[in-house]
Order: sequence, then structure tokens, then C-alpha cells
Amino acid sequence: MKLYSTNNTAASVSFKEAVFNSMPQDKGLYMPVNIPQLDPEFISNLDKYTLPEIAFRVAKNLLGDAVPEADLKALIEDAINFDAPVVELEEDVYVLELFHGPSLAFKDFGARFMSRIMSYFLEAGEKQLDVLVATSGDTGGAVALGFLGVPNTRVTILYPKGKVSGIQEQQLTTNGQNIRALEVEGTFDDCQSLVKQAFTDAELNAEFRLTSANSINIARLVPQTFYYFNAYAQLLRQGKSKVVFAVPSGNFGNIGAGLLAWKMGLPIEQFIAATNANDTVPAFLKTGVYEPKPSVQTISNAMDVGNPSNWVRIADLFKEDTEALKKLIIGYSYDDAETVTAIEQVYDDYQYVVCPHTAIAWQALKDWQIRNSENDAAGVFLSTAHPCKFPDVIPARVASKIVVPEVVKELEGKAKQAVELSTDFADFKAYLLANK
Ligand SMILES: N[C@@H](CCOP(=O)(O)O)C(=O)O
Repeated sequence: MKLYSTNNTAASVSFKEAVFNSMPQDKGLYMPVNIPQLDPEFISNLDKYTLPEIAFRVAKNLLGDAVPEADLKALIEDAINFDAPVVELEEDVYVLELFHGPSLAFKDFGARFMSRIMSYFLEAGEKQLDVLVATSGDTGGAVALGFLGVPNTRVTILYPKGKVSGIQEQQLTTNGQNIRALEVEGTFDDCQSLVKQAFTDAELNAEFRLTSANSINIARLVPQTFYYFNAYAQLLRQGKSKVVFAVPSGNFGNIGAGLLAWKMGLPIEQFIAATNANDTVPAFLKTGVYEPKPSVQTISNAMDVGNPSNWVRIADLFKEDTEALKKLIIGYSYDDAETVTAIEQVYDDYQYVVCPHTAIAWQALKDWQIRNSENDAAGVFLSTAHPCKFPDVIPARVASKIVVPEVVKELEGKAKQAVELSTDFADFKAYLLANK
């Protein structure tokens, strides 16, 4: 597998280099030079395969010989050791539950695969890997658990103070060992820009071996393609072969992975990019003007991203063909009041509790289906996090129905360990240098 930079298509690095560099020095993002099509026979017979089998075939198709087959198989079986069921709620409305991993969010796919691939590539005696990660809520917890105790790695999580849920904060800040948390007096975008600046800082790069666990790292996107194929496999088992995916979207890594799956030949008819008030992409899809704005705080906090990192990858996939992009991806955005209404509606219609991000995707799917009533594709909305992570923003009558998993109960009483930080890069740099 070779990858280029979205800012320089002539550059070419190996998968291992792309994983460790995270992003090219020219500030673009890595993209595969080739996105090989999977055998159509395999795709039309996906229903015969298990999730680990599908994941292996998809990963092998993308990575080529970057990891020997037996090692790749073992790595996937270890990383993706939880399910991603598609549940039918009504005719042609399905939820893809992506919250059955240890941090109860879809980020477990990316974080667990990434920690294992990095650990696999790290050689004995090499310098410690310093993993930097910015989070608006869910990435941080998944990365913390994915890397906890992984030898020769240290994770530094930056999160916006007061803008993540109580359980998300506990997941980020109570781990100790090789995981540390920085509580930034700013937004997710501030956290993300501190991390990105660190990657281009000569002094920090000389001192540390820096890498990122955000979806700017291609190792996060590869495993996120698996569940699109696996969802299709489940639909095939129910006699459905046409599909539309509604994807809760913040940093656009999730939908970016779906588009990679589509490029590999998965017959997805439509992507619905569902956002909260941070509607940079839906606004672009309507007006043609791409105008990142500072993020605003919402109750679907993990999607509070004003300048989505992965949009450059998506634009790159379509090169100059904006019309094709706009045809395949439709954008919808909702404010907090609409989000709460959607949570209540989902509960009233199906006695099913969703998190605020998932509610937005459901609403977008329903709105799309109303406008496209002649289309008989199965509509699948992605459930990106377990609702128990957001008890305070879900109306009490619905929240009272949530069954809280054991892993959350275990967080109770654990002490928060976090260092407060300003949004000034000089402070972040000083912290890193003083805490080697
Ligand atoms: N939604 C994210 C924000 C970071 O996005 P990522 O996909 O680049 O890690 C979060 O929950 O932290």
C-alpha cells in the first residue's frame, strides 16, 4: 500500500510510514494511491461471511502486503472482538449499533485496530511512541482504552473543558499508567489545532516520536470501513441489496470510511451526512461555499467540530467532480431542540433509546426518506455511541429506560487526573517538554 498527501500527489509513503507520521509535513492528509475494487462476487456473497472474515478481506485489499496475512488476521481478531449488529426498527429503517466495544462508541473500531497496528510495527529498542489525540468526547475514551498498558507508548488526550459528558470525562481521565489527559480552556477545534501544530514543530519532533490517534491517521479509517461491509452483509441476509447510510458527522472520519468502502465497490446508493449546528459540510453541499467556522457547543458534543479534518480526504476522492460528490452525499443539520425531539420520537415509535448523535442521524434518514419516498433502499442510521454516555441531555422519561453497562458502573469513584491548559501552543509545548 502506498499513500500520497492530499497536498502533494507526487509524494509516496508506505502504510507503516503513514501510520507513524499521521499527517504529512505539508499539512495534507494521507490517501491511498490505489483503492482496489473488491471482487464483486465477494460483495454479492457478503452474507456468507463473519465480521472478522469480512474485516480481513477488506483490510487485505487495502493494505496489500503491508502486514503478512497471518499477522493481519490475528490482529483483526484481537482488535474487533465485539459485534456491530443491524437492528430493524420498522420497514426500511435499521440502526447499525456501533457501541458494543469497551468505550461504548464506534471509535473502538479505529482505536483498537490502531493501537495494535502501531504496537505491531514498533520494533524492540525503538524510541517511545507519543500518541497525541484531540477529542470532543468519544475518541479520547476509545484511544485511552485501546492503548492502556501498550508497551513503549504514551497517550496525551486533549479535551475541551466543560464540553464533554460526565462519563466521557471519566473514561478520559481515570486511566493513569501510560494515559494522561489535558483539559483545555477552549473548544475541540482548539484541541485539534494544538495537536496539528505539534506535528509541524521542529523542536517537539526532535524530542519526541509523535503520532496521532485522531481520524487524520489513516489507520483509523481502514477499520471503520469494516462495519459498512458487515452491515451490508446483514442486510443481504434479510433480502435487501439497496442501502442508504445516514452517518452522524463531526470530523467526517466515519463517513470518510464509508466512502472508502463505496470506492472499494460496496453498492451504497446514498450517504446522508447528519450534523448538529456545526453545519460546515451541509452548508457547503447546499451553497457550494466551504467555510469552516468556530465550533459551537451542542448536546451532541462529539460532533462539535467546525472545521472537519477529513473533508479534504472526501474532496480528494472526488477530485474536481463536485457534482458527483453532491449527488452521493446529502447533508442535513439539526439544532439541540430538534435533537431532543428526535430522541423522544425514536423512543415513542420503537421503545428504543438513542444518544443525541444517533438521534440526528435517524432524523436525517427519516427526512431523506420523506423526500425520496419512491426509493425502496434500506435506510441504515449509524448509532455511534451508547446512550448511557449522555444521561443529562436525554429527557428523563427516556433516560430512565437506559440499561447501564457494567463498564460504566466500574468508573464510579475513580479519581479524575487531568491538567488544565490554555489554548496557547506555547503552553502545550512547554507542558510536553517539562513532562517527558
Ligand atoms: N468526534 C470526535 C472528534 C475527533 O474526531 P476523530 O474522529 O478525528 O477522532 C470525538 O468524539 O472526539
